[in-house]
Amino acid sequence: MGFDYAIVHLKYNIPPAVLLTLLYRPLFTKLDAFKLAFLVTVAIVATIPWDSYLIRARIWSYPGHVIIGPTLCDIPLEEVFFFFIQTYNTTFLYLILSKPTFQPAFLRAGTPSSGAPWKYQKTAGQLFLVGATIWAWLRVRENSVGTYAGLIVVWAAPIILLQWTLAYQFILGLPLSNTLLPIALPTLYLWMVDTLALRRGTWVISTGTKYGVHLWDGLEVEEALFFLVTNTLIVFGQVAFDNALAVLYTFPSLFPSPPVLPSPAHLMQALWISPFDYDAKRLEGLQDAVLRLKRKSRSFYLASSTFPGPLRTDLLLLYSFCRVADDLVDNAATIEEAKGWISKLHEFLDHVYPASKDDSSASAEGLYESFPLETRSALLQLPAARLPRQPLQDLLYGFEMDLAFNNSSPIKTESDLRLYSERVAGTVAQMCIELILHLYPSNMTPGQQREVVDAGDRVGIALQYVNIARDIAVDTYIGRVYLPLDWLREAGISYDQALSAPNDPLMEGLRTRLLDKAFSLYEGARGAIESLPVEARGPIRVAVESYMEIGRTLRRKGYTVKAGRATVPKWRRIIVAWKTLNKRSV
Ligand SMILES: CC(C)=CCC/C(C)=C/CC/C(C)=C/CC/C(C)=C/[C@@H]1[C@@H](COP(=O)(O)OP(=O)(O)O)[C@]1(C)CC/C=C(\C)CC/C=C(\C)CCC=C(C)C
Repeated sequence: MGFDYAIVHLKYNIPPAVLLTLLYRPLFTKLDAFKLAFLVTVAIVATIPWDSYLIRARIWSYPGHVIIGPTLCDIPLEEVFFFFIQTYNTTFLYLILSKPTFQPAFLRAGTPSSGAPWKYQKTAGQLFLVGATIWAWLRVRENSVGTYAGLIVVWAAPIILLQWTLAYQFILGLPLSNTLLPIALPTLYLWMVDTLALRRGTWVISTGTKYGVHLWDGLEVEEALFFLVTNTLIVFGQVAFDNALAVLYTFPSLFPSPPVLPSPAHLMQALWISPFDYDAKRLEGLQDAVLRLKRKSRSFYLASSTFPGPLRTDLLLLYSFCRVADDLVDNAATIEEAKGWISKLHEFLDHVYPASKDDSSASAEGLYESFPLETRSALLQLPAARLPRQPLQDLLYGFEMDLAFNNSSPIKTESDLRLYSERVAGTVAQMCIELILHLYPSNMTPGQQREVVDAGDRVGIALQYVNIARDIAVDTYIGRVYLPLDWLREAGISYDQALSAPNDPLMEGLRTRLLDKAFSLYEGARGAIESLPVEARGPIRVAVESYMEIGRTLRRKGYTVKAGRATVPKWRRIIVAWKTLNKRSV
């Protein structure tokens, strides 16, 4: 009896598990737990018979003085624990590395003109894996120096073939940070650990059934292959899982109400759907939405990666619609053109929220075609079925207020400013809450729900105040000063002076006043975030905190300015997100 193998775990396998768990803990969802339990179970169940055979066939062995003693099917318990800890570590690394990726945007639809996506690569991969299985089977039958390598490949290649056949789209299409990296990092690490263990004699590989080739001094090629294929199995398993989830949650026409924790049968059903049945327009809408968010809002882009899958999709689509509508109005060459877009957007709302059945049957084609090509996917994919009409309509009224700037301002008093902010941002908060409660129904009473929506409204207003404080100079380029005329008057500044000297120290004083209002509203309302369903709390905290961080940066002065706007450096945004996820708001 000895503790050598247990010490390998204590020194090399448990510390990364603790570190990865601490890092990912605030983002860990029920779905992640389900995925982890599923993969660990499959890994242990699939490996025990194979490993037991290898030990009984004396391909490798464990000297009595390195293991504690108890075995399962002849496998030392330390080894069974190894199957668990390797799956655990690689799974967590994959979860962390894949979090920033919005995976549904990597689905590809088949079309009659382009055919099935990745069809040649899919077949080439299948042929390679079938060839590898045949090669391995022959090595096992030979029962010579190729036996150990053959046993590894004959066991793993058919499973990888199944994973490839089901999830080739994601395996080939996802960024390498989601596929290659989570395989390569733990493989390299375990190669080093294995080298140390073999040198110390913690486990021993018999001669006669191995090639005797070393990848580097002390690392047998079969051992290197073993860790490479097992990590590949774990990562491809997760990729297949995520591919299935992406199909389940992306196409309401195929899966109208997917369960939050899908059964293996559901997952298989999703993976068997032909890419020709995918809704290509929906995918286009999602891809456009991610790009739009990435280009336009770094704060919300970072925050979006903390939301669980289906909610992330809906928020991206809502953002895309709001952004497109705002840009149509802001970028119009004349007031008339901007008014034209607002009235078309009202027409669009009439179409998606018809007063009667007859209205809805009217053809929408002409209406969509009257919008610029690059905006149509955002309109088409607005999750209108999960949103009431009122906040969208109020948002348009807010944009109408923007058009009333004409050598003067429609924002005469602080209550005008509040009304404006409520319309353009309070409405957004209300819609975010609607989407959250739709996906994760809560047991709040209608009264409690109203209180949460009111608090959301105030947080939205606070964010808009920060937005205005950040953009004082930028807004003057388009002839707008959003600070109330009352405030300008009190500070002794005329509207024209504010337009021509936005960085005047007097204006700085008003910026501080606005930021103070923003933080006071925010402090009074942010506690309500803790009443939201648990799945949304952390991510919403990140979304609002990372935007409020812009306000804190403005208060600190000496900030970096890009395109006339104060910006929060990326490292700082990541730290804020991390801290925010870990703490409850007060
Ligand atoms: C994570 C994620 C994808 C969130 C998406 C949130 C979303 C749908 C935002 C829409 C943004 C938008 C383009 C709205 C149009 C009107 C507008 C410009 C509003 C201002 C946003 C700032 O965006 P940006 O800096 O990109 O704008 P400009 O470059 O200046 O044009 C706003 C400041 C409004 C943002 C308001 C919210 C996101 C609401 C936040 C509040 C909650 C989610 C509720 C919190 C809940 C409780 C219970 C307190």
